[in-house]
Amino acid sequence: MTTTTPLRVALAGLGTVGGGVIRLLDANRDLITRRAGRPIEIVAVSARDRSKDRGVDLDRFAWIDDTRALADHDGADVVVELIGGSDGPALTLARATLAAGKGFVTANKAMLAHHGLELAQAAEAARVPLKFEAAVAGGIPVIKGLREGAAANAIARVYGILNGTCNFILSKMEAEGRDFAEVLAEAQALGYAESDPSFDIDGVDAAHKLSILASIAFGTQPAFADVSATGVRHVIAADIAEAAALGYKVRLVGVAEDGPGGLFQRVHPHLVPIDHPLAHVTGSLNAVVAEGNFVGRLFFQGAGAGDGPTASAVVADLIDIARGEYGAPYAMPAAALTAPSRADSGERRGRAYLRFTVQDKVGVLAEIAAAMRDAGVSIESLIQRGVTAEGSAIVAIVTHEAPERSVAQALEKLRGSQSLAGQPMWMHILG
Ligand SMILES: NC(=O)c1ccc[n+]([C@@H]2O[C@H](COP(=O)([O-])OP(=O)(O)OC[C@H]3O[C@@H](n4cnc5c(N)ncnc54)[C@H](O)[C@@H]3O)[C@@H](O)[C@H]2O)c1
Ligand SMILES: N[C@@H](CCO)C(=O)O
Ligand code: NA
Repeated sequence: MTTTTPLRVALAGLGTVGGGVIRLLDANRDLITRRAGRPIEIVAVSARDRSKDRGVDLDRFAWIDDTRALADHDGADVVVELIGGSDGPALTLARATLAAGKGFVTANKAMLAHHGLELAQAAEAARVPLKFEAAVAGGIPVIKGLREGAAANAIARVYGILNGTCNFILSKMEAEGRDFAEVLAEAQALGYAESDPSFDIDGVDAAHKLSILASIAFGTQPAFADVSATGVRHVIAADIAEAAALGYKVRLVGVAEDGPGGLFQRVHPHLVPIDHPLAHVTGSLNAVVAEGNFVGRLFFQGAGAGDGPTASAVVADLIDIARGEYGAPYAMPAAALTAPSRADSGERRGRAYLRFTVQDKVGVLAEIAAAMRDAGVSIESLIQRGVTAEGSAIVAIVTHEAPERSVAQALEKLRGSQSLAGQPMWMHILG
């Protein structure tokens, strides 16, 4: 049944995502009213610069200069925060909104990674919704999928491609042999990148998202500080070419596992076998794989960034709230989430890709092979290629399965070697 009492929304942040939310609510107004059972109406907005042309008519909304005041805006039932930043005005607004007994919707994974537990406790205490579908993997309904759809399962592992900017960069480098910096500028122009793009390229944004996913998948308190994160800054065109020659694609993958040794969370560039579904995720797409003990392998894929897909997730949360369909923000009440212990990655076994830029001189390969042998790491395949004008060459190695501690020992032994030019690259092979 459709009622005429609207869900009244105050919107903070009118950038890529905020603009997308206004456009989506305009374009799909009737459909959303029928689905939600009542209209969803923006009543007030706030952003840094009132005069900026955003291509949408803002005159129909109340303009509030002080973003914090949206929390107490009499006309609003729910606040949507699309400003960004883990602390500062976004966190002030979140705390004030929940304290005022209003629902809160956000796309802000940085804030949730740092303060998600506190905010969930505040929302539960006030019995109001806190929803964040847009914060993880943009438009993909992966929070809903894990929190609701897979709620009956024990999940042992969740992993995926969680940053659209990095995936866009890697797949452009792969398809077009383009330069890193040039492709990053394109991703920024398309609205995919964070305001500080080092969060994207250094793996921090994916780590924020992974910590949220792990919490939902495993019923553990968010533990962002325990995510080890490396980004794509040091991936070079030769890595992508050698990976292809060996039958792999390079992808930035976040992996979380809940095992007897504790909670393991890592974001790192991986070699993904060409026949794995993640190898076919290109551009700004994201994908998440979750392994449930009854459902089996779930694979979610879709647009991970951009105005339309992210707005789709924000408005889906608003529709749930308008319908009165929401529960604890995570997959269980905040008080039931357990405090995880951090697993030791040195104990993990896996295959590794190692790339060395070497001086092309007698004995280099023997030195690398000896370091591997002494650490007990056996070589599966090795390619040496391309002597440059400076006389250096690329040596790319794939190892047999070995403990990560042993691979680290081999690299430690080679540290400072006169035969190597620059730092070796270590990528894990997704198994
Ligand atoms: N862009 C994407 O594809 C995407 C996808 C998923 C999640 N997100 C998240 O959504 C949020 C917004 O991202 P975006 O890409 O739309 O950012 P953006 O930079 O395009 O927009 C940010 C908006 O916040 C406003 N703002 C900044 N500081 C403010 C302040 N102190 N007070 C009031 N307003 C302020 C700006 O004026 C602007 O309107 C971030 O948390 C981001 O991580 C973005
Ligand atoms: N900067 C993020 C936006 C989506 O969260 C990305 O590139 O994935
Ligand atoms: Na999502």
